[in-house]
Amino acid sequence: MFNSSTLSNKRILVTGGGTGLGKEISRGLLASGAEVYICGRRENVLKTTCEELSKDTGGKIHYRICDIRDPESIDDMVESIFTEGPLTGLINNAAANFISPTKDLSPRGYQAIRSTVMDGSFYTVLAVGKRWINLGIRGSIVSNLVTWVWTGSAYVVPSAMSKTAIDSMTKSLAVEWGPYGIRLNAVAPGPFPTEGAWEKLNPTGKSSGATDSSSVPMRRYGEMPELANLMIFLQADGCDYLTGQTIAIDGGHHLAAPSTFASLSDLSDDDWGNIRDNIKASAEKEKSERSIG
Ligand SMILES: CCCCCCCCCCC/C=C/C(=O)SCCNC(=O)CCNC(=O)[C@H](O)C(C)(C)COP(=O)(O)OP(=O)(O)OC[C@H]1O[C@@H](n2cnc3c(N)ncnc32)[C@H](O)[C@@H]1OP(=O)(O)O
Ligand SMILES: NC(=O)C1=CN([C@@H]2O[C@H](COP(=O)(O)OP(=O)(O)OC[C@H]3O[C@@H](n4cnc5c(N)ncnc54)[C@H](OP(=O)(O)O)[C@@H]3O)[C@@H](O)[C@H]2O)C=CC1
Repeated sequence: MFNSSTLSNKRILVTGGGTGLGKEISRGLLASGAEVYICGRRENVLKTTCEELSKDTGGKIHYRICDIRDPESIDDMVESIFTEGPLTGLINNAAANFISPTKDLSPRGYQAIRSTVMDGSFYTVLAVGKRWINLGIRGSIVSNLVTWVWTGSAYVVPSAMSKTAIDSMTKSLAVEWGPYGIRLNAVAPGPFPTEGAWEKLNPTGKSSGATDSSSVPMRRYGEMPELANLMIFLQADGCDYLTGQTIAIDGGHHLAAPSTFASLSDLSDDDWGNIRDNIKASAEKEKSERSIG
């Protein structure tokens, strides 16, 4: 669909690029000629991904350890990248999530999601955008959202709220920063299986009809190159008049089965206890590998 020079001269930061969708998006950007920076909190994960993607694509990829819940950590990262040369693009992809009945969420549980998805995405946009404005440079920002920005979603309320806030930021800043040549768009993927999302959103295997791909009109999950291609398009030159849009890439899922987790209202308290234990085990394993945060 694209060639190895579609993104030549582009320098793009992908937050959360060490795993899952961020890693596969980075693979696509590199194969299209971009230089890529990825960030996250686990140095071993970032280093391994850089080695793998560099070997597979021959592209230039670097990592930074950063906790996007901390605005100072983001500013230090973005400053160190700009010292090597200005970015041309940002993909806001890092996120946190888990399913839980909303009545069982503590303030810290809510904050764990909001501070990553809403605050972290905003701080990153601000750190990059203000440098572009000061330097008089154009740029493209793409946020990885979810179709819940249109439908809402039970049992993942802090995520649905925070992603919706970033949808609003996308529209708002498309107007405010349009005069600087800065574009803001977003994508809203349907189900693309990743270890990170499935461990937090489908920890029992019986938790959601959404895990059954028959609820997707195209009768399958998304494939990574499909999402990567959309990101390449949004980071490439040639369609610069496109801004302020959130584009669904979900095989029609949200039109046919809009309330992803509605069936969870059949679960018992015991089921929820088991789900919480499984999610915590996944989170603890990841936490033990963190270099920051
Ligand atoms: C499979 C279904 C198919 C659906 C198809 C629809 C399409 C899919 C749409 C997907 C959309 C979005 C997906 C994602 O964003 S997936 C990203 C998943 N990846 C991650 O979450 C990685 C980052 N995760 C983390 O950092 C951690 O997991 C965590 C979010 C928990 C944050 O870690 P932190 O170190 O800050 O947190 P603590 O462990 O200290 O906990 C903080 C408080 O949160 C409470 N908590 C934790 N887990 C639960 C739970 N399961 N239920 C309720 N509360 C929970 C914890 O108790 C702490 O609060 P207290 O101190 O008050 O106890
Ligand atoms: N998979 C799917 O079906 C869908 C996913 N999405 C979106 O795609 C994106 C990626 O999800 P996915 O790949 O599935 O999940 P992953 O769990 O694999 O990705 C999350 C990434 O974010 C990073 N991250 C989390 N918190 C922080 C933090 N505080 N600071 C820096 N980095 C952080 C993690 O790295 P580390 O832990 O090392 O910090 C990890 O690399 C998310 O925005 C998600 O909402 C949207 C719709 C569907």
